[in-house]
Amino acid sequence: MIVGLTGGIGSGKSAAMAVFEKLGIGCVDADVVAREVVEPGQPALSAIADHFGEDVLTEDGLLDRATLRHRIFSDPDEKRWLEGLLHPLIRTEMQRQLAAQSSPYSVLVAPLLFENDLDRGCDTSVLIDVPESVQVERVLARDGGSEEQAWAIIRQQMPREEKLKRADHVVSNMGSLAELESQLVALHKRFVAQSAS
Ligand SMILES: CC(C)(COP(=O)(O)OP(=O)(O)OC[C@H]1O[C@@H](n2cnc3c(N)ncnc32)[C@H](O)[C@@H]1O)[C@@H](O)C(=O)NCCC(=O)NCCS
Ligand SMILES: Nc1ncnc2c1ncn2[C@@H]1O[C@H](COP(=O)(O)OP(=O)(O)OP(=O)(O)O)[C@@H](O)[C@H]1O
Repeated sequence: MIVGLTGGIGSGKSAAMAVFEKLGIGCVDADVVAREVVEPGQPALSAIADHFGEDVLTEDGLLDRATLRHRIFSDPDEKRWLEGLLHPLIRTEMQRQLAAQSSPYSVLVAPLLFENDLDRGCDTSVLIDVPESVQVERVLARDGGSEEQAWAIIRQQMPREEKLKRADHVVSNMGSLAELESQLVALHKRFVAQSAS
């Protein structure tokens, strides 16, 4: 059984994943896999450098994530190009990692779960939900950067209302981290029961 966990940038997906991991549930994180497929030596990194130029590499030959972030979120064609390259690689690697899990159910954490129809391959979906203004506040507190860029990224994700309609379970993350945890523990109990039936 696979549970798809999603939410926009800064909604609290990583915080939620930490709760599932503490409960012993195997988790696969799309953002982590997205980093693995562009590690030095991976063909995708050379393809990105060929396409965008050496500016997107650091002196050590790593991907300069801030530069690439700036390029793709200000240019829809460049974003589409990057997604065309990375999404098939990310999907294959996520499937491989999910197949290796042995907990009663596993969790696939993906910011673009609905945008990319990844929920079709899951048994159920959970949305970590906060208003967009809170997403911006938390992203700025965590990463710094500009408020304008945080809004630009949010505008390029599925609108909150659509995600609320599409999710099987909605978990509000407006309260404390302890409140987030207690809602997720309740869901966990349901998932364990479901996976055994
Ligand atoms: C542009 C990159 C290098 C910026 O890296 P950075 O370290 O700043 O951000 P990180 O990867 O941690 O992503 C942070 C958040 O940005 C948002 N985000 C990332 N990529 C996208 C995208 N293509 N569309 C919409 N939102 C996105 C997500 O909410 C994600 O959780 C990176 O996000 C990337 O490689 N994106 C393309 C791959 C992708 O679509 N990843 C999303 C998971 S499948
Ligand atoms: N309930 C909460 N109360 C206060 N701060 C929170 C809460 N939940 C998460 N945060 C903080 O908000 C920030 C964003 O949370 P988190 O990193 O889990 O989001 P995310 O959805 O994984 O983000 P991204 O899409 O950028 O990867 C973090 O700094 C986190 O510590």
